[in-house]
Amino acid sequence: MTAETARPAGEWRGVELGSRVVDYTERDAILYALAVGAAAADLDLVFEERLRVLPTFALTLAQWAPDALGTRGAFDTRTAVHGSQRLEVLAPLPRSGSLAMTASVAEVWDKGSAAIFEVAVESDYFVATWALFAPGCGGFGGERGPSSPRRPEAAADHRLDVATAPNQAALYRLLGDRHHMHIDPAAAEAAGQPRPFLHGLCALAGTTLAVARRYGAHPADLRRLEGRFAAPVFPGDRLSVECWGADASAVAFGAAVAERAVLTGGTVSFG
Ligand SMILES: C/C=C/C(=O)SCCNC(=O)CCNC(=O)[C@H](O)C(C)(C)COP(=O)(O)OP(=O)(O)OC[C@H]1O[C@@H](n2cnc3c(N)ncnc32)[C@H](O)[C@@H]1OP(=O)(O)O
Repeated sequence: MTAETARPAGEWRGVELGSRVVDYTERDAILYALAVGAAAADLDLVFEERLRVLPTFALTLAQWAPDALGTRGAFDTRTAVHGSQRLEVLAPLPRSGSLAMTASVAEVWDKGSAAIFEVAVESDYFVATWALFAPGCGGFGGERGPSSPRRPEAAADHRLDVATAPNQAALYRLLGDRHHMHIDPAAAEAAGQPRPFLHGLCALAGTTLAVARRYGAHPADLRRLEGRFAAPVFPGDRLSVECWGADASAVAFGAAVAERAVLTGGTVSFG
């Protein structure tokens, strides 16, 4: 055990995770769009002549930041999972280029048996926060932090069906998140799951695409996004998405697979 792994979870609060510049090409942006569920007919997302880059692609480029915290030993990377995500878009991503980012540990919440590490990433184009749910790291005497989001009580305004593909995690991981639990059955089992499960950000981005379509918004006009990964999504699952909201400027959403809630507390705005 290194000195950093011996550190109580609460002491990671405020730790700087450094800065990084990540390069990407139009090809990366197009592959990302396809990996999260864009169709061949979505020419603005998949054809270089008309390309607009999905803002959620930035989260893939920033994956180094939550990974840096795991690599430094804050938690066990075999069992920690992505718990929730927030994204605020500040400017459209260029079709290709270099993204400069800075990251730090914004908060650490003590859930008793687990800790939740919030990693904040800033750039000129977005600010985003990853919440990582780390079993076995709680009980350090910290604050409990936010509780589970509530489902709106009103009937949903729209219901959508979002299919995931059996090979979706295998494709999505090539964009940057190579955690083994998404591809290797033994690693998934070590994380407590019966088989490899889909990246939370892939399910969230695919759902966001479907919500944009239903509300007549362009997915590249995303302004804000938030959601909690309440249960794993397995590649090939079909998500039933419920949406609440009159127009694309403020939509709440949640998603379930059969009776299992998988995305909760979703909010998204386009404009
Ligand atoms: C490196 C990995 C990358 C990935 O992409 S992994 C794939 C995406 N993520 C997932 O598939 C995770 C799916 N979610 C889950 O499997 C479960 O969900 C959890 C294992 C994360 C938690 O489940 P449980 O241990 O049963 O937690 P509880 O007893 O329901 O709640 C304990 C406290 O933790 C808070 N909490 C629960 N889930 C989350 C979450 N997903 N994000 C943030 N906080 C969470 C609750 O509110 C509560 O706290 P309060 O008692 O204070 O309310």
